[in-house]
Amino acid sequence: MPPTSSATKDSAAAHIWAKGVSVDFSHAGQTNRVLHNIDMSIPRGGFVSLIGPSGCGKSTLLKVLAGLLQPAEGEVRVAGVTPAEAARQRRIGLVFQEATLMPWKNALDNVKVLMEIAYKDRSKEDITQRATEMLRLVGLEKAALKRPSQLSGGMRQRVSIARALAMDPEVLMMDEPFGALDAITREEMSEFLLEIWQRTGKTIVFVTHSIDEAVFLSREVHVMGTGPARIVETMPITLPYPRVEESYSLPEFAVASGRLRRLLKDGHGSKATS
Ligand SMILES: Nc1ncnc2c1ncn2[C@@H]1O[C@H](COP(=O)(O)OP(=O)(O)OP(=O)(O)O)[C@@H](O)[C@H]1O
Repeated sequence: MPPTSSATKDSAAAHIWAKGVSVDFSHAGQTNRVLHNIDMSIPRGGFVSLIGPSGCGKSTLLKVLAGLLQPAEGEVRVAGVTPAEAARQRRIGLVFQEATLMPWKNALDNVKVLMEIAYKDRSKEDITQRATEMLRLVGLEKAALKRPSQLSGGMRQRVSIARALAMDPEVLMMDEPFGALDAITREEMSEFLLEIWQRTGKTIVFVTHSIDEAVFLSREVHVMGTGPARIVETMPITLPYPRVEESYSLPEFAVASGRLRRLLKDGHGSKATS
């Protein structure tokens, strides 16, 4: 479905675009407004994080952008079409906190899973070749024949990222993908994700609780507030590239994380973890 006339001009300039998005959930006869009047615009190749107190609606917003949830009000466009259409056209890749791998399949076969469903016309050799390339991209070519139980948490998440990238989506939507990992693995995964982002040029939307992670990764952070959730500030992150371990010690890092921490604390009941 093409954008409506009001949406056409603004949505054409952005890769992901939302205007006036509100979401209601009904429970026991009561309707609660969870997201209220959210506007956002993410350029092609952007890296945007959503951060905010627990339960404020970050995952709900991601689901709306991914076409998994229909808003009560508002419009969303991904690459000029509705999120549901973008998902149908396989323009959106999803990565969640849990890697959700099939335990009986090895890493290579897990990367192949979505391709085998989607690309009925492609040969087995083609699919295996693409999956092998993706495992190489995430640095796991030597672990191709290992099952999930033989991989670390970080390695499992790399497999799930390879599985998403194998479909060559334009957009990666990631919901706390490193939330279950220890602090050092998490930092390593952040560096790894930035490398992938720079190599592939994907647009990334990343939900996190971690201030440090948001600053390190993003070009822009959308800070969400509660009651009902809205975006209280969109903060550009000017930390220079390449972003590496030493970036955490730069004055720009301290300034950006200090500002984010204040925004989260100022009346929004912060539960950010680092
Ligand atoms: N399917 C649903 N039905 C009813 N309420 C829901 C549903 N999904 C989410 N909610 C409610 O919507 C609000 C936002 O939830 P959401 O998971 O989007 O928040 P979040 O910011 O991602 O939370 P967290 O940081 O803890 O993961 C919460 O109050 C939650 O209980």
